[in-house]
Amino acid sequence: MAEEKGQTTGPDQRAPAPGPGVPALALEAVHAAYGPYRALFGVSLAVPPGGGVALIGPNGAGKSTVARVASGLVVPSAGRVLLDGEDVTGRPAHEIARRGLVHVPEGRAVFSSLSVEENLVLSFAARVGRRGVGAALERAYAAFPVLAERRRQEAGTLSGGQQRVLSLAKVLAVAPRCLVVDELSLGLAPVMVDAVYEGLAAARAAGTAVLVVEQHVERALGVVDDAVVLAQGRVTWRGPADQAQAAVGLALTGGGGDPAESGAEG
Ligand SMILES: Nc1ncnc2c1ncn2[C@@H]1O[C@H](COP(=O)(O)OP(=O)(O)OP(=O)(O)O)[C@@H](O)[C@H]1O
Repeated sequence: MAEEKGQTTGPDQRAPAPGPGVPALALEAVHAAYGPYRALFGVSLAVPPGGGVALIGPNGAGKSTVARVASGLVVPSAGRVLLDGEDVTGRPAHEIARRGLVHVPEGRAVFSSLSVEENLVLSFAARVGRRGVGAALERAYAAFPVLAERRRQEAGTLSGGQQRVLSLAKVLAVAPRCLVVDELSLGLAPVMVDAVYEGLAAARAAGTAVLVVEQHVERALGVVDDAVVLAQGRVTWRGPADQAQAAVGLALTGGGGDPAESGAEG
């Protein structure tokens, strides 16, 4: 049975990077369920150090569940989660975060009564310590000028898109080893979609491994090397991002998987 756990952050306690060929993040034959409802059936994927993988598929395919398994918010019922080759299956989400994996979940992850700058400072202090805060703030404002303009504004009064940018900026300025982003562009104005994808490209350029969960398929494929297609809790295709469009078309119109086996109710 899946177990939901709260995610907190703390000082970065990541281990030194391992040798070449070891993925930054790997899921091996992961099964996961919400009570009696089985959501994932033997899902395997790997994100190389500094690499980018898009996880795509229709509504309810299990994409967010994969993201939650990666970050420790959902504990797999079978299979393993590896960070830099180390088995972290069942470890609490805060420990996984300390090892350098950051999950930006669907929705807005900001403190609405605090200002933009207070949100950033809190997040940076927890990750890089007080002395690193000034430099992290500078990087965040340089990457996302919209936040610099609104640094004193209460986060709760920002538009939805600006809040998404803020939740991304909170993690990107500290160069996580691995970033898992879930539906980053959902409901955003095009200019904000550009801003968050520029942020992701910058993170990759700085060496962060990225797993992008996204229904906005074309944008996601543009920022990664490889794609994994999920349907009804199973991987139905994997390969280079530039070959994924045809496979994605099939998956999004219901190709692959058997609803009866997946436990779907209709
Ligand atoms: N907390 C939960 N409790 C029970 N069932 C859940 C829960 N979260 C997700 N599910 C179910 O698990 C399945 C996979 O959900 P998940 O959110 O991982 O899919 P998804 O591919 O991310 O879809 P979407 O794009 O709609 O978010 C769905 O059938 C969903 O209804």
